[in-house]
Amino acid sequence: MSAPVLSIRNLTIDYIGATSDFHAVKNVSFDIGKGEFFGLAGESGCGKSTIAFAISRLHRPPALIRTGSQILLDGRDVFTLDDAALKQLRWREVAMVFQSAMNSLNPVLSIERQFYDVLKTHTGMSRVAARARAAELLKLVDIPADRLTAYPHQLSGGMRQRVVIAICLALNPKLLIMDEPTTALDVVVQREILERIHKLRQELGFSVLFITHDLALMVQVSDRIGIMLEGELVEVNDAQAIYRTPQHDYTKKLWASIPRLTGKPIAEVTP
Ligand SMILES: Nc1ncnc2c1ncn2[C@@H]1O[C@H](COP(=O)(O)OP(=O)(O)OP(=O)(O)O)[C@@H](O)[C@H]1O
Repeated sequence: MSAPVLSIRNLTIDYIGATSDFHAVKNVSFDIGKGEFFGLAGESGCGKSTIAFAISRLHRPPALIRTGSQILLDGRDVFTLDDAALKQLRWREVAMVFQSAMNSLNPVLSIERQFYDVLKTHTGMSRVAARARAAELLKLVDIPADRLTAYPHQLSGGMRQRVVIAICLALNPKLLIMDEPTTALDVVVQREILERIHKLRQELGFSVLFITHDLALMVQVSDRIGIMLEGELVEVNDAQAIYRTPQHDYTKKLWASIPRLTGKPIAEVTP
């Protein structure tokens, strides 16, 4: 792998409780290469989102990152950044799309205005230049520029999600984190959006951290996959190896639990 964009070492995160602490992430280490599509899978509550929040330093008490944890983004230590550097980090270096992202658009502002707000705040761009850039970004996600004047409620859920992704790409981030980005959408729209992202990262060169519990979907879009179990990263391998020759018992169990239309679990079906 070329120099990694993201390098996580010994990441340990606890949620501090009144009587005891909950160990959400336990000594996790992995890298994501430039342009790589990396999937993080595992059942609900295994710590995936906690890792995503730590990368953008969005975690808040009671989350506590333990000493010895390190996250390097393009070689810079995320945990030592001051407020100004942190502002740079968010959007410009790392952008995040959440599960409910399509509902994160402001309902009373036009799509154009929402692009303008981000571009003006982070780059001081003029309204005219922002309009041109917004049209270009919408095109990337297959939305015609005439939708710039629309309000969120005038767009379908899939379109709103694509608008959010386009806004996330506005400042050319090095890493796009997608935490269950398409779970609320139907499977066809889900697939279209992921295929678009897959192509875009090849064209634009950003890396992706894709989080989901849908392992079958993940294998189709990821280069490598990490499997998490109760806060630990138990297996990391090429997507095809995770599919064809899973090593860890838990990965095998995950596959065995996925039903197929044929009635056989996915692990018994030749792709
Ligand atoms: N603010 C909090 N206080 C206490 N415990 C928390 C807090 N946030 C998360 N947790 C716990 O930490 C664990 C990891 O949560 P996290 O959201 O990272 O899991 P996840 O793998 O992303 O799950 P999901 O797929 O359901 O989003 C869970 O058991 C959760 O209950």
